[in-house]
Amino acid sequence: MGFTQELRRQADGIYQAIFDHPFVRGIARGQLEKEQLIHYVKQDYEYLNAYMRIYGIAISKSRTREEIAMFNEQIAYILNREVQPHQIFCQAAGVNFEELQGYPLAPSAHHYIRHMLTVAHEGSLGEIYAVLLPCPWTYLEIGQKLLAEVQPTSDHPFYEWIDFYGRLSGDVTEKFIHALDRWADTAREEERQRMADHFLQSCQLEYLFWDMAYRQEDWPVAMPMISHSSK
Ligand SMILES: Cc1ncc(C[n+]2csc(CCO)c2C)c(N)n1
Repeated sequence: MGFTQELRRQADGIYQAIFDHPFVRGIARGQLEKEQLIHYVKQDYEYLNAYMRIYGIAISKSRTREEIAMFNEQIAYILNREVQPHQIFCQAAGVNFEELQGYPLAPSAHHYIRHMLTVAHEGSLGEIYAVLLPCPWTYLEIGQKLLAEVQPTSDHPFYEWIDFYGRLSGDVTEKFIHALDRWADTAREEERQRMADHFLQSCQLEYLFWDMAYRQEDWPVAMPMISHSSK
């Protein structure tokens, strides 16, 4: 069994919990509270900013032009295309996307972003692939599952969201899987173990991110509205 296939097997319980999470079930049913959608978009806007910064760190650790070009394309993809799923949630919630930008991070989003940033700063390029992969991989499988199960038509409020992830995120997932498997081929055992740990931790944090949005998680003591830099 290949390295990433073995990771997918180990993470299966977490993947299943994500598929069964009430936020994901809410996407399937087309029923989520306005506040839940808004919380998700506020936090995910910041998450995607962090994700692009990690691509920047990955570029600094790249050894080939092909790799630099691939990360560069992914940054452009997030800037130009990945805004569409946010706009779909905003439309369903009846709010303006621009109003949801620049909010402070809730605890679980903070944790996930710091996890990725720590690995990006301290780890190898292989470790960066491992920490990033659950993001496109879980969304691809959510999208594929919902496409098959719901067979949404254009009157479903999240039709385009399901279609976007079910069809479009396959490309980046495949590239990361391939790159991580190649990296694992020549990595020593300690690095393979670190890559597995980062991957599984990111899967757990994917679950927590859905849960954070569903529960509208915030800090136990209200955060004073500090100005935020990433807008
Ligand atoms: C918490 C969270 N996890 C995954 C995604 C989906 N996603 C974000 S970036 C990317 C790949 C782009 O190269 C994908 C598939 C999300 N939006 N938010």
